Amino acid sequence: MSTTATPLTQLSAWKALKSHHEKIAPRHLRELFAEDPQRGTKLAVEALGIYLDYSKNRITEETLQLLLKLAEESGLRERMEAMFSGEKINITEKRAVLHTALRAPKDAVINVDGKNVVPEVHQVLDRMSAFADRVRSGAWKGHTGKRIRNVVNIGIGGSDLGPVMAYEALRHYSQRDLNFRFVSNVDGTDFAEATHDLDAEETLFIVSSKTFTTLETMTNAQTARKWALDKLGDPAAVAKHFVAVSTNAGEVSKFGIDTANMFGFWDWVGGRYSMDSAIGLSTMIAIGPDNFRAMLSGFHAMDEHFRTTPFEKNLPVLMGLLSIWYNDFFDAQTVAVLPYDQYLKRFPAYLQQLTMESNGKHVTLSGAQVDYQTGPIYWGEPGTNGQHSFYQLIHQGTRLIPCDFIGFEKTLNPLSNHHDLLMANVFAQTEALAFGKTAEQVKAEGTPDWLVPHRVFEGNRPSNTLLLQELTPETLGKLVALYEHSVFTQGVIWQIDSFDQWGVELGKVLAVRIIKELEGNSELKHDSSTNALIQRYLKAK
Ligand SMILES: O=P(O)(O)OC[C@H]1O[C@](O)(CO)[C@@H](O)[C@@H]1O
Repeated sequence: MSTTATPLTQLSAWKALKSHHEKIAPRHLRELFAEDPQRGTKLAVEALGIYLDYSKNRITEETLQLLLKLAEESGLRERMEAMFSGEKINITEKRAVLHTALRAPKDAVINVDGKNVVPEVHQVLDRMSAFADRVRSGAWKGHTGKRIRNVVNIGIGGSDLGPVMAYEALRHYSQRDLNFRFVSNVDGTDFAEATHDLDAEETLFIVSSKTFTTLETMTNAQTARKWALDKLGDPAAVAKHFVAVSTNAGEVSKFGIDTANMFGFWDWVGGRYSMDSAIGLSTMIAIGPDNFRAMLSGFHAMDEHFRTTPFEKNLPVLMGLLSIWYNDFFDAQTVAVLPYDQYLKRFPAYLQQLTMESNGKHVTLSGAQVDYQTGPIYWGEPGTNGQHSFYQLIHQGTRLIPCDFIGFEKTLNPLSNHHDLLMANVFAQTEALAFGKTAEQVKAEGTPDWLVPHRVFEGNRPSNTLLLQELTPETLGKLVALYEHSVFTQGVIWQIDSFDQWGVELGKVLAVRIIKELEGNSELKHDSSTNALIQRYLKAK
């Protein structure tokens, strides 16, 4: 794959956007809406039951055309095809990027190195389904003959955030007589608190690690093994209480888990794109194989939408381009993701890895230093909690923070008028952010002069609103795939490798060195700050 492209800032659409930005920056959303009474429905797209209202963005029709031109000039269409067809677009790791194959239908053909990977994907799904059914029905027994009541997923990063997010998101569909816990942090507190009230005879550990070498996960897995064997006594119990999800059969056997109890995946699945591979085993046990497959069909529907829909109607492309617009032309540093659904409480955390591990890069595919900003910081909390915490800064602070509001037309828990109250807040917030409140309006309310500046809302603060029908497994699949492909769109435009993560390596290497120093008496050869901190810790230990 060629890594030489016209530098981004030399593209004609980029240059045109630079000067166009000067025209748009002083314009207020109040004026843009006043100029076109249809704006609110014109700048909106509906696909797959997802309604994206992007009218409250600081754009005009011309901005949109230029952004779409930028996507064309960046070769987005070709790069998309390269990804979907299994080209090794993760160039620094020489790997294909095929999370889309994880949700492809049985009869699809997707070749990696001349081999169709789809049959293996479905074989693993079938094995997962059979296993999930046995755990759910109680047919899978623990070592002492009791049925499994607790499922503990041990993993970190993509081997944790997807499973936790999906479990929380789809809790409504989960089998309620099973408990699910997630242990990720190497801090012993995480394991201790997750297991303190569990009965080992009824507990199944899923050790989830693509590499099966990750320090945190291996440490927690060893602790889990000891915890289980201390209570169950017999090493043979491991076979009934531990299963593995990994690409590394060798390390799984070394750990003592029979590879018959291993669910595999492949090096062409990135950790942060793995929740619909075997890494989703805990999700499948929670919601059942049929619901899991419905989630996969949601992912697949969005894959097809992304691949086949013209850019101007393409949800991930539009969202990716809008993110570029604020990040690179308005110098916005962050994006707030604000789900108005309690079930999506871990969605922002999930998106942090997806977006920031993917696009937190400072060189292009050819290794040149970029001279523009790449991935913004993603953050957020579910509404309405965020409103009573950080929204003050979004409304009246000095920074521009584009927001994604996510709401549902129907709630899964229709208690009195809760859902109307919740959704009223979505609509109110986006309205307040866009249109604000002028000094005249504030004065007209009888506010004393000295207080007026404090009560003015400038407005002109952009947002997208994503309105979905109902939170189902299928909808969740669509929503996650929407963000996956938006991240891809942005990475293509920035000309970076969105699928490696070298930035997490240095800290890992240094930690291994320091672990030895904390255990032994070796001489400390760090900088004066690190030396002093380690010495202080050693003294107190
Ligand atoms: O699944 P593994 O191999 O344990 O890796 C866990 C996580 O570590 C990383 O490699 C780096 O944080 C992530 O990309 C990955 O999701």
